[in-house]
Amino acid sequence: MTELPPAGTTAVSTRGLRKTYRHRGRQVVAVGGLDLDVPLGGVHGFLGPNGAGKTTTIRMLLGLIRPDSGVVRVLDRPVPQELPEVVGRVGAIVESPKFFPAFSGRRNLELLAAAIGTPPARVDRVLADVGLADRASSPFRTYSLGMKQRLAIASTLLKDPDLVIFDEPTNGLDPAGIHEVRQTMRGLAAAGKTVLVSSHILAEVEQVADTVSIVTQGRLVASGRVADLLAAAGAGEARVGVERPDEAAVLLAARGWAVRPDGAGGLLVGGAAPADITRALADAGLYLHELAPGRADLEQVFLALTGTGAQGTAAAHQGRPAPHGRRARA
Ligand SMILES: Nc1ncnc2c1ncn2[C@@H]1O[C@H](COP(=O)(O)OP(=O)(O)OP(=O)(O)O)[C@@H](O)[C@H]1O
Repeated sequence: MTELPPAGTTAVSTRGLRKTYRHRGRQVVAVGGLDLDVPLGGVHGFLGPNGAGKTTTIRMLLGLIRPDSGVVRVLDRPVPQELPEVVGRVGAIVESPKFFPAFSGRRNLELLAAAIGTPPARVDRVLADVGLADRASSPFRTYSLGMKQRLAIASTLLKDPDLVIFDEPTNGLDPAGIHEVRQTMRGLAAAGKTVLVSSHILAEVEQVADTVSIVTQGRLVASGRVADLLAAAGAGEARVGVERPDEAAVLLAARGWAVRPDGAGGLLVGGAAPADITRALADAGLYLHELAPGRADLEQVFLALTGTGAQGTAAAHQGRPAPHGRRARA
């Protein structure tokens, strides 16, 4: 087991974290020896397909369930041993909190603030932090899903936490709601907080996260700065529209490039510079009508590392090489 990083560098660190469940007489390994490091400050995406163990991990970080084994450190304190010392500095949404539908957003937060002993003056501050100041007096039931989720985020901010943890906060939101929640997360990071956000939609978090950890089957497969992971994955695949695509595919594959159909009559070509594709085809008398340079995304990073799809896309990507063990660290 690798050592924990020095104190004051990570908001969350785990080593060898493990949790198994008994399900219908069978042992299910939900988290299988996870080493996780969430740097202090910024937005950290905790990513992986459904069932990868994200919620189970978050529950262990919050002291809601006990690990079978392993070490958890949150804000430099061992958890669960020193949970009471950290709990006031961590805000989390693991399940949707319940609000009174007929009460305004502000009234709902005032009630929560009173319950946890937070000065009422803080309510307007957190409403402003999540961009709800204008609608604070409207009944909760009139809010859009995105606004409801932002009120949930506001409720976690009442105690002014240093670390906020959101488990799949954009589930069920429309694009506008997703955008609102993303903006809110960026705002929290800009205010100096550490945001840990889990998601099974890698591409969605790519846009908001500074760093990510990608897990599958309870284990870490990649971690580091988003920019570094994307750079390590290369340029991605170029989309090529060409006459006689079957002939073009054979020609391009003979150059050692990864070629597959795009499902719409064109080709996806990996590992080649656009200029080289153009030249190779033109030399053979094949002319392009479309060439879109590829751009790697975190979904492709995941595919390359595991050979499977994060969102059930494995079938569409079969036949691609799966160089195991590549890992970039922040
Ligand atoms: N209480 C439980 N009893 C039995 N098995 C469980 C329990 N909770 C989780 N599991 C199993 O543990 C594994 C990890 O689940 P977990 O919910 O942590 O994953 P996840 O990455 O959060 O997935 P999702 O995005 O679907 O919530 C899954 O196989 C799940 O079925």
